[in-house]
Amino acid sequence: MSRIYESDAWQTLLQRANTANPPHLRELFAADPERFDKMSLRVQNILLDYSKNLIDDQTLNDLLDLANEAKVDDWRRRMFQGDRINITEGRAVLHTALRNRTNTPVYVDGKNVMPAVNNELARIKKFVNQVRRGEWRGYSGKRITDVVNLGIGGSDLGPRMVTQALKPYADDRIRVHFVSNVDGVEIANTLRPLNPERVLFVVASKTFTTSETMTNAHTARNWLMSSAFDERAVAKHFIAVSSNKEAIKSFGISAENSFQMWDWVGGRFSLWSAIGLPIALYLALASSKSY
Ligand SMILES: O=P(O)(O)OC[C@H]1O[C@](O)(CO)[C@@H](O)[C@@H]1O
Repeated sequence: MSRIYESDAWQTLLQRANTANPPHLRELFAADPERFDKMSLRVQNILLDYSKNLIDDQTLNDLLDLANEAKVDDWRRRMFQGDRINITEGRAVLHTALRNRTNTPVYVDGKNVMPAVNNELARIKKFVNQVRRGEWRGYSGKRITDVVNLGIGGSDLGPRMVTQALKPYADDRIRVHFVSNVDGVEIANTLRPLNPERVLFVVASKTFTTSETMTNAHTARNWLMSSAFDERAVAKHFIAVSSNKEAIKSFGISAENSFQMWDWVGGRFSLWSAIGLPIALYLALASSKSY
């Protein structure tokens, strides 16, 4: 595969970037009253406004030439159809399948993945409703009030960011905390004000071997045990989001308390997979009626 920076279109853009003396954004708007209309688009309720970038019509055309030369259309088509376009890992990049609410079949190695995606989403919904309605209870019969997500990097940042951003929509009967730092101060400070009888831990790790996450998960389990004194409590207070079934089992979490991460989604930044579970637990929206 040729390098994008070796393409003609890239070189043209580079030359423009190096020689052009960019005008102030105010001048660009003054010179073209249609600028906002030309450089923005609406998709349903989402507004994409790129008029505030330091670009003009020529730059836009050059960027489109670059997209054509890089065959973006073709790569996008291949991405949607489940080709292994992640060439470094030899994997498909099907975040789109997780958001495919039209249920158009999506094939990976000849198998439609949509039934599995829908099944997992249904399990997530059922579980979240049980917790939010207070049907899922801790080892002593008390309802869950705090969720602690244990994960790092992509198994932490996405849900952490979304819960922070959507705080106004949260139902504060369930608080969500995030612990990713292996420095024990973080988990100690998070757990100190919490009641072990009311805490649900979400261990989010695709591999279930990441040392920071597993260290925190063991700390959390010891903390629970210092109150519950019974290994059976783990089933009431720990769920896993992972693709490593064996490791989940040896930690003591049953298959029914674990949710799947897909091999055909590269990286972990897939909020629409079970990684988004803490978001669903946190937000009031649809499930608020069930109280
Ligand atoms: O989900 P896992 O297996 O615990 O891996 C987490 C690691 O994966 C990444 O999300 C992506 O490589 C890192 O940011 C992070 O350290």
